[in-house]
Amino acid sequence: MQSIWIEKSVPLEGKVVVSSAKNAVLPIMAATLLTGETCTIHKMPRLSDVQAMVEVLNHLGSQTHMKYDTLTARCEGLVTEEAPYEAMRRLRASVLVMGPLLARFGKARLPLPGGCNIGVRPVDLHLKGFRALGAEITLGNGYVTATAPRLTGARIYLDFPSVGATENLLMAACLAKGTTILENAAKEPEIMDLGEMLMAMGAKIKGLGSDFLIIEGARQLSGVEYTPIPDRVEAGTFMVGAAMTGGNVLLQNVRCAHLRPVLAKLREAGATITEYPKSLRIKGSPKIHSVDIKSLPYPGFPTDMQPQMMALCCLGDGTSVITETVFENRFLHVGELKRMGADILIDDRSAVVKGVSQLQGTKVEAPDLRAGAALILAGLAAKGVTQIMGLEHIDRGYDRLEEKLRSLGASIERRDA
Ligand SMILES: CC(=O)N[C@H]1[C@@H](OP(=O)(O)OP(=O)(O)OC[C@H]2O[C@@H](n3ccc(=O)[nH]c3=O)[C@H](O)[C@@H]2O)O[C@H](CO)[C@@H](O)[C@@H]1O
Ligand SMILES: C=C(OP(=O)(O)O)C(=O)O
Repeated sequence: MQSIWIEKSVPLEGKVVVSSAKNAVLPIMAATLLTGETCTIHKMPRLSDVQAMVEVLNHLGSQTHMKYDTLTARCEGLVTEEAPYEAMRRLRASVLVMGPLLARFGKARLPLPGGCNIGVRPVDLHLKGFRALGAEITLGNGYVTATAPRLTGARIYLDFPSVGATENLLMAACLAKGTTILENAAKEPEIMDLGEMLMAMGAKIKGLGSDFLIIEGARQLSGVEYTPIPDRVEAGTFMVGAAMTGGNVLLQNVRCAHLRPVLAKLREAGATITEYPKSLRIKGSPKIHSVDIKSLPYPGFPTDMQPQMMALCCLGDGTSVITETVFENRFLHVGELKRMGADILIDDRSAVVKGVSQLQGTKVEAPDLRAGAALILAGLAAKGVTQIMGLEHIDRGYDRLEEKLRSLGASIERRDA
């Protein structure tokens, strides 16, 4: 078993190139199943979630290859409509193969995704949408089986703007007969990125970036070459690192427009941020102001940045109230941060964080991906040495994190331990 060891950091200084977004890349990989032609995806991040999705695609019948950071995928036909159980459990986003499989091949069978550490994460909205498109869905023995000779366009209102349900239904609607309208759709930038890739494949989509999507189904889609958007959560994580260490970091390959709530909260906390067309510079201030945060669907504050911002607030000059509205159980980092000396009280879906002058290094365990990132950030600012276990979570979503942090001056290494 491996762990990450971190010593209290000097202020982070230098530049970092942000990788492509995990949450854009995974649906884009699923979308390659919508065509029998070759899809080429550039600038792929090195993530265990990407490896798991490659396994899922190959298992289903796609010929998927990675050369350097370019992925090619070609799925001329299905070997099986049943998604592999093991990869499915490792990768929640694998549920996104359901839309493409149903739309192109008329059948899909997937192990129902279980709960994960941050919440139960049901797929009822995905299934309700597929039913509205004419699919017959049965549940049994832990599997969902869906069939449809050909999906038919429909008007679908999402009870909650679910990212995954919007993506799954958007992909399915591209090959459905007639027009589909998605109301109260999620508006995350990664959905827009998926939509742009689908349009480059020949899909007809109107309203991208809004919560009202109109999709005109096509008989078939073509191959595509595509480069996904930069990872706004990775960018945000490095920004918090700079803010917590009083550093000065230039982040390259960022879209500031995707980072509005994070930039606003970091500025409120005292950081100075200069925006450029494809990059930004962040300078931390010696004093961190406590800020309140409420996670919301985009364009609200991203839940995927809530744990990292909580790490920052642990060193604030007052009290922060951090409210998590998207996932019912996304405070698992609280116990670990408290072990490092943080003063945090959970009250239902809010955490009340009283700033302390110093965190202390100790052995902690990452309970999920962004909680792991929060612990790394806390470790950079903490006195002494921090050892972080549970790296399988962190490796799902951060591309060469230690290498990038080391290039900024951090003392961080991975050891067999
Ligand atoms: C691979 C990927 O892109 N993951 C992101 C995606 O996850 P994901 O697509 O799973 O997130 P959703 O937006 O679907 O989930 C948000 C909330 O809706 C609930 N829900 C969702 C679907 C459903 O059918 N029924 C239901 O109740 C979930 O349990 C959760 O409480 O968006 C989340 C919210 O921005 C991010 O934190 C994840 O990083
Ligand atoms: C929750 C996340 O991802 P996933 O939906 O893949 O679990 C995340 O990226 O923080």
